[in-house]
Amino acid sequence: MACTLVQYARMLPSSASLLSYYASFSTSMMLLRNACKELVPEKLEEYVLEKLSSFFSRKAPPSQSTFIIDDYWDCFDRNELIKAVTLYLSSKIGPNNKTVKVGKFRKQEDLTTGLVRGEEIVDKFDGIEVTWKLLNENDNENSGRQKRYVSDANSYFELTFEEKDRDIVLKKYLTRILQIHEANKNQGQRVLQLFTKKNYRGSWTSLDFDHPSTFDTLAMDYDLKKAIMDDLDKFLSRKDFYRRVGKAWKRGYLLYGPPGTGKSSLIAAIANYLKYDIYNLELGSVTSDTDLRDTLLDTGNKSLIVVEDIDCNQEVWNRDLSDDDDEYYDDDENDDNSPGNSNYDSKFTLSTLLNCMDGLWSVCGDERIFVFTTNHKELLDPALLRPGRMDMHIHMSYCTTQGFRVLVSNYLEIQEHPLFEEIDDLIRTLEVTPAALAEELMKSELPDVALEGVLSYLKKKKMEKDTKRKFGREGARQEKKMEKAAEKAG
Ligand SMILES: Nc1ncnc2c1ncn2[C@@H]1O[C@H](COP(=O)(O)OP(=O)(O)OP(=O)(O)O)[C@@H](O)[C@H]1O
Ligand SMILES: [Mg+2]
Repeated sequence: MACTLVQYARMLPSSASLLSYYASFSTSMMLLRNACKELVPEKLEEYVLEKLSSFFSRKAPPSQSTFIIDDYWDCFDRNELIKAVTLYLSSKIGPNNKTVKVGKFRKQEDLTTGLVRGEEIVDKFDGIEVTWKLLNENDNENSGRQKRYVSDANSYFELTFEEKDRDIVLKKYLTRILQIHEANKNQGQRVLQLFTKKNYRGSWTSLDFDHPSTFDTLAMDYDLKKAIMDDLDKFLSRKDFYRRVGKAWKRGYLLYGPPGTGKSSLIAAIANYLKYDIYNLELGSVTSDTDLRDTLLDTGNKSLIVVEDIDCNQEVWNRDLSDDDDEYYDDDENDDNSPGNSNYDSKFTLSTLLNCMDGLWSVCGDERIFVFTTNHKELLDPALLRPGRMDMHIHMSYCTTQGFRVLVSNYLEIQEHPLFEEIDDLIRTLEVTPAALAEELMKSELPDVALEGVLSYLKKKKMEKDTKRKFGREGARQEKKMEKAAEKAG
């Protein structure tokens, strides 16, 4: 049934009843407000109001920027910042880090802590806040099977901060971290590293280098020792000079001499003296010219690049030497890569090695010292030996009387002994290595016993030498055989 307008009007409440509804509603609200005031404490009310107003007036979060600090740059150049960051963050680990890597390193008294993958550190600097996170390239793949606690070459740091702080982070904060690292190094806290090739990525892997050899413990003639130390000091102080004359800041030393005369000990002494890391380059493991170049470019500044027994690599031989010189070319049919073998598979060229040492490639790095050792200097290609490549040829000779004094002072802590005169006479006439004498001195801590041992060792050597001179090599060999047979017989 259709409703008329008048019927509708009748159904609406009258204005009097509307007024009475409103009056009763506002009375109820006043009562409720009073009740709330009575029941809810004032502080709580303020808190709720504050929260509500901040919720409704909330702004968009500030936009963030991220820096990635990875181990490698352009495939072969190592990122020095990563080491600085690792050490810096280890000092920032706090109670918020629930899982922490802990270790104790040689030369350090305290335990060292480290970040594990996925953990965060929030750091404050100059009024800004940054967040560090350690991640891994493979984190998104197989994430269910991540080994969080095992560090590997694919880890990197992610540094997040507000975009407006980018300049402070880049120019001040990261620079400060590098400065702290450098300062720690200079305070002698840095443990030297010995780098060897390679991990599966083809890069260097390192371990702490804690060799006790120093110039004080080296048995060498004083003048030679001083000449080497002076040369090192001069090299260190001439950075500007090298730049002015247009030369890469590098130096090369060739250490040559018989086995056991201290070539490796001298390398350790140089590293300790300069506080340089050692890169032990095994040319035998180099697979190509490119591999050699990348390996050398991957070495850090302030380092010794060492190639021990360089004569074991045919690539550096003097081609003018006669091929049938038995003394040098000792064919080993069973070893394809032995230098004397005609099937020797050459892996790199001498010119690449020379180019990395003083050609165009050599300027990609500063403060580097190349050290080559050999028992056969005469085997090496003259191109390798010329000044500028090998600036100083250091002959490590058999032990001299001066060298013996150094050994005695190190091993027995004495400066004088009645047996010295007799021992000196024998040392002057014999070719004995410091290694052999050091071994004799190790046998007792009592000077009389140790020096008696040295004396009888030298007398025996003298007898061998005299027999050899009298009866030739064969006679000496026979005598040795007889000696051994007598020893066996008791
Ligand atoms: N000049 C030296 N001064 C002090 N110790 C020495 C010296 N030469 C050798 N020694 C002792 O002999 C050991 C072996 O010496 P080192 O390895 O330095 O000889 P090397 O010349 O490198 O021998 P190789 O040619 O076989 O590599 C050293 O650990 C050290 O104890
Ligand atoms: Mg050696």
